Amino acid sequence: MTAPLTHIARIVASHGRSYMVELPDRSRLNCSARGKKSDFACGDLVQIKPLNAEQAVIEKALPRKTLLYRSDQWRSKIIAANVTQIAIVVAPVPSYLDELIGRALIAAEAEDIEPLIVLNKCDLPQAAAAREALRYYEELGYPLLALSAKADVAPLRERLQGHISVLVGQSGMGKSTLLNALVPEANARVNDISEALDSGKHTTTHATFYHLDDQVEGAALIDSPGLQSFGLAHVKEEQLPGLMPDFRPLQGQCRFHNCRHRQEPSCALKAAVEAGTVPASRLQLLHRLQDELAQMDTY
Ligand SMILES: Nc1nc2c(ncn2[C@@H]2O[C@H](COP(=O)(O)OP(=O)(O)OP(=O)(O)O)[C@@H](O)[C@H]2O)c(=O)[nH]1
Ligand SMILES: [Zn+2]
Repeated sequence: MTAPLTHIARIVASHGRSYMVELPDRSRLNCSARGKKSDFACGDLVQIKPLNAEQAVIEKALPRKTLLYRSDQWRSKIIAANVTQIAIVVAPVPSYLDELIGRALIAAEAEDIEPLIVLNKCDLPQAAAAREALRYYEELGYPLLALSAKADVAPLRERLQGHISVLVGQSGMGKSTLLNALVPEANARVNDISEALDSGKHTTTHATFYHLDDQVEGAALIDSPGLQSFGLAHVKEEQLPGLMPDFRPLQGQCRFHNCRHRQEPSCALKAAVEAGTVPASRLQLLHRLQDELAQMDTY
């Protein structure tokens, strides 16, 4: 008896427990996961066993480079696999939440994904002030790209080369405008895929993988409404300062090795804030994330 044929394919769309995969020749198959398991994500490379010309079963995922979780952390739902770049989209109007940039940067550091801060709507007069406010992140070494999605997305397109990227950002920052300019068929494709995978049912999580290599070498994008921001379920509290470049050099310099950087005497992080070298908002972000991670442990 010959062994059943298996293939390696990429998950290019996920809707709940239904998946669409793409073979190296870019032909596509609908897939389900074996049994009750559904711990696969858009972007995963998977081993599949075809059942017929249109359908296959996912046997297992190959090792992942990176993994992003949705933002309601304790459910730990995975959304995107093998992402190599996170483009954090902000705009001067409506005003963005600085905390979301901080969170996204920490998530990127935790997964070893390259972050890129994209300041959109630079055609607006308020852009200069936003740019100034973002200087702190640039000084920490994070790249910033200023553009106007309405005028020209070419500067972002160039930065996608060789990456599987995701765009994250609050509502109103211009993510859809950017995505539609980068992938003109995106709207139509989402509807087609929803029909194929979902037969009209309402689903809460879906994600889609778009090739952009007809425009930029080796570029792809994953889009999902669950990726407005994402969770840090897999990070340990003690790791947090090491994921913040302004606090990283201060690790191990507090008097107590288990310092939580709050009321403890001789805390190096608090001293940096008091000296004005690190903004108080960065320590507040660290405290909030510590609290969230501690709360998750009790679930
Ligand atoms: N002036 C200006 N407006 C822009 C630009 N890009 C997007 N907008 C506008 O900003 C608003 C929000 O853009 P969207 O692309 O819908 O934003 P989004 O981030 O996808 O937001 P949601 O759809 O709510 O998730 C729209 O009115 C866009 O026309 C830009 O470069 N300049
Ligand atoms: Zn401390």
